[in-house]
Amino acid sequence: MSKLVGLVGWRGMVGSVLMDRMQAEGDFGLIEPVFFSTSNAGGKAPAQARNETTLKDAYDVDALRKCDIVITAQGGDYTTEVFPKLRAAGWNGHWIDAASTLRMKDDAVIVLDPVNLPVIQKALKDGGRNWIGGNCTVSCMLMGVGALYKAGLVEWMSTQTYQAASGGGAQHMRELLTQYGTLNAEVRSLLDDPKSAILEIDRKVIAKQRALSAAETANFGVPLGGSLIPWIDKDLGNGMSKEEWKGMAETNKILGFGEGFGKNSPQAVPVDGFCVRVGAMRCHSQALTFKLKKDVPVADIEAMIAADNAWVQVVPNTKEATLKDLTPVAVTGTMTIPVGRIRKLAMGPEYVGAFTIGDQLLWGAAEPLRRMLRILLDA
Ligand SMILES: NC(=O)C1=CN([C@@H]2O[C@H](COP(=O)(O)OP(=O)(O)OC[C@H]3O[C@@H](n4cnc5c(N)ncnc54)[C@H](OP(=O)(O)O)[C@@H]3O)[C@@H](O)[C@H]2O)C=CC1
Ligand SMILES: N[C@@H](CC(=O)OP(=O)(O)O)C(=O)O
Repeated sequence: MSKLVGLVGWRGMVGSVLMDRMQAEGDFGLIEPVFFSTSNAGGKAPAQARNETTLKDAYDVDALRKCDIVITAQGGDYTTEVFPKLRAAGWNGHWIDAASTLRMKDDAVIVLDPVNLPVIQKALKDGGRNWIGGNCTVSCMLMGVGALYKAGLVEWMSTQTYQAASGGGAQHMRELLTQYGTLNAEVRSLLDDPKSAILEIDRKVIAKQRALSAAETANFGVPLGGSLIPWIDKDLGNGMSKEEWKGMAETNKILGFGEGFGKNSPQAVPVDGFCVRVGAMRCHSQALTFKLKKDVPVADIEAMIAADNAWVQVVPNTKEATLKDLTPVAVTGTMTIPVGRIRKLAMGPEYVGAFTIGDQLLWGAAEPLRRMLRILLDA
């Protein structure tokens, strides 16, 4: 009999990408889906529904308890409110979640199976029930360069990120585009005149950016169109943003590195850097600096990365290939994780640079969840 799978958050931005991927991969044919809503219980379930065609109340613990598996992209507040009640009610099913709330709990695994299938399989054998998608930046990075970690080559890594508006949610994407539109409108007549002075255009743009209304910066807090924001997520009070903290914490947890994974596990790898919001739509990009434990030829590094999984693509370190394949515009909406600009750095033969990009709604959010569902269905 098909497993009863409750879907929560399916109509949000992450949820919609998840639904599309589940549809494309035929996942709905393998499950008995039950759709939940926090706002429209009793409404009509989407077309993928079979036997249960009305929406259930996503806060109804008794309805959720009937599910073998719950998969949620509803958000952290929902998880915080509902998950403890569901477990307290004795529910022993599998919880698959896009939100960060439970990620660092001891009984939760951060799922990214092309990178950490052994960690997932061990947890499954040990009775694991909580499967949480990783931070989008970390997941996309590990899909690209996980091979170097698996080979035990990384002494430390520094990341400089260029994160898209979508990481903040749908409203942030709209706000970015609104700002671009406002700025364009401000100087359109000057742009139409090829003889107009560029410094006049520049003066008008900066004046408009500084004068954007509170409504036009309600989500980001400051203009992002034509600017950038070198702070993402909470201020941890020690000079670090929470997004930067996740880089080291989640990378090592995904890989099963560090003392918490037993005496024989590899030591945690230091990961640190700066996370920056830029005016891209939904692809997170990252410039990476590695200190490797030894001098490895670039060709060997490229071969290792290329062989790691079916989605990674090594982009030759030429201007032509970089412009063609290593931009957010090239990657958006695809499952491909390009890794390019791979080269030795001036600091010495163990220092290697690389640049990688991932669609943060696909590998960064939805895809690891649906793949975890398939692992559970196959178990
Ligand atoms: N955005 C991102 O990049 C990432 C997000 N996440 C996690 O996923 C969670 C959900 O994120 P995201 O999908 O961006 O959030 P959304 O705001 O797009 O969706 C969340 C929920 O809002 C409700 N909602 C209210 N109005 C609308 C509307 N007009 N259209 C669609 N849904 C609406 C829906 O719940 P209902 O149907 O019950 O009313 C929906 O499930 C985040 O809180 C985070 O925990 C994880 C990784 C990346
Ligand atoms: N923090 C990410 C998006 C996100 O949802 O991350 P997390 O799942 O770690 O909260 C960004 O803003 O780009």
